[in-house]
Amino acid sequence: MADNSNMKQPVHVCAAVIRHQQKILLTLRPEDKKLGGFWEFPGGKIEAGESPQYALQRELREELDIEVTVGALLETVYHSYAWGDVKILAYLCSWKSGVIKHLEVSDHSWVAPENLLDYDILVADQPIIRKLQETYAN
Ligand SMILES: Nc1nc2c([nH]c(=O)n2[C@@H]2O[C@H](COP(=O)(O)OP(=O)(O)OP(=O)(O)O)[C@@H](O)[C@H]2O)c(=O)[nH]1
Repeated sequence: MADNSNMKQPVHVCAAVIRHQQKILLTLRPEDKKLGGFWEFPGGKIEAGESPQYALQRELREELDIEVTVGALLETVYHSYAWGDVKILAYLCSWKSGVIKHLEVSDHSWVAPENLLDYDILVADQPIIRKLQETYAN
């Protein structure tokens, strides 16, 4: 039998692409977190037994105190960081209710698709940004 003992599952991550008035929400990772100081799409690790949609709604409540409706899957990204692999599921979401609070983020910004590359966004998110620019840029 093949020895798969050195093959580790990627960390499963959900990310929300929230569009509001033609802009997309980015959040800033706190300095004390892994890859702190980079911008990202809000979200986080999917916990055992959670659907990606449920995990996204939980993460957005925990990080920003907002409620979202989770729509279609926009992009799936596999990326290897020095510390391990991630599989990111990025969903289109709409903002349902709540006012953004910085509960677990350092900052947030609403960004037009054509300006996304002005931000230091986590490298794994490049395919998501390309997809957004193809789909929505003027
Ligand atoms: N939320 C989010 N995570 C991303 C994105 N791109 C990306 O590479 N990641 C990576 O996916 C992982 C998500 O973990 P996280 O640290 O945000 O999740 P979490 O809030 O559940 O973490 P914790 O509770 O363990 O601190 C991080 O390693 C992060 O670097 C993105 O756009 N959004």
